[in-house]
Amino acid sequence: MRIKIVNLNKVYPGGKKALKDLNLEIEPGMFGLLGPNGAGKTSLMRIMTLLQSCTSGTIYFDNYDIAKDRKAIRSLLGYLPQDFRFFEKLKTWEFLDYGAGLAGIKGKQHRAEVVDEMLRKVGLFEVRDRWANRLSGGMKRRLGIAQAIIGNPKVIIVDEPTTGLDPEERIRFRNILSDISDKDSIIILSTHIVGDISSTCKKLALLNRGELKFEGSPDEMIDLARGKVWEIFVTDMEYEEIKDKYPIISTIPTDGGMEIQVVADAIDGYSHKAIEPNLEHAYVYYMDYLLKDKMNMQVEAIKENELFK
Ligand SMILES: Nc1ncnc2c1ncn2[C@@H]1O[C@H](COP(=O)(O)OP(=O)(O)OP(=O)(O)O)[C@@H](O)[C@H]1O
Repeated sequence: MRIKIVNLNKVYPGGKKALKDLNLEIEPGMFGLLGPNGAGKTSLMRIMTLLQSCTSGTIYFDNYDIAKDRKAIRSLLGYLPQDFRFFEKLKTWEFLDYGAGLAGIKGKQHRAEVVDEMLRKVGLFEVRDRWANRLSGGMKRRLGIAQAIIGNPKVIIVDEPTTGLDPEERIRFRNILSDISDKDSIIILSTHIVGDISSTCKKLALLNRGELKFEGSPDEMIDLARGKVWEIFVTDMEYEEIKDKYPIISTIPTDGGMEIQVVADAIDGYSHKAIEPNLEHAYVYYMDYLLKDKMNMQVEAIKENELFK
């Protein structure tokens, strides 16, 4: 399975451009879609899952085109939306049985076996008779992923799955995703939580304001931030000054001051040393760099306007 996004645009009524000429190829494996709030991730997921239309461009799932082959594409897809909700008055197993039916799994006995196997896989077998809407937040999310993956879809799309989960549930959720990833299927994980991607995805794309800003492996993204992440020792007074100068990633109080991590092209003054970046550092560096880029563009636009006065 391969997904090819070609010149994709989404303009909402009222003129908001949520996706701008997006081109992207996604290969089998776990793929991370990273971006801040409003980047366009949900719009892209909803277009991919045929829940909303695009304004122009298209997406291919192998040779199937979202504009023409909707039925075939629907049968390839499993989706866990951001605002996943449960039907009232269904037990955990009933809910999944319903999902299995929608996924085309036929025969009551066979379906019951598939459902039980899936409940075991996501650690919900013990609570199979509990009302689904009474499960804990983490359990609900696991039931959500279970309904998305039942029937072995070739493309699994998961939107912001770990928001609000405690660290243990987050790790559990990631492990479920890693376990189901096989060599031909694609799992797309949309998130603004960098940690979800660094530990699971081979490739990622970074969206910002509807535009693709980076595409590659987590290591390639980290390379961009090499030599741009610094540890600085500052006094309390210096801290006040420095927090307006550089994006701060972490702060640890120490004797007589603070040890802080910042991203910047260079540090002027202070007691500092470069440190090895991780993906979170790279993300902050990249977003800050994009922001500056935008500010420079605004400054240039203002200058141009002044020229025409
Ligand atoms: N139905 C809509 N009508 C108008 N504008 C919309 C609509 N849905 C989304 N938008 C706008 O399109 C942009 C992209 O939104 P989208 O939800 O795709 O981003 P996102 O990356 O998923 O962000 P979040 O993490 O906040 O959900 C935002 O500016 C949003 O306000």
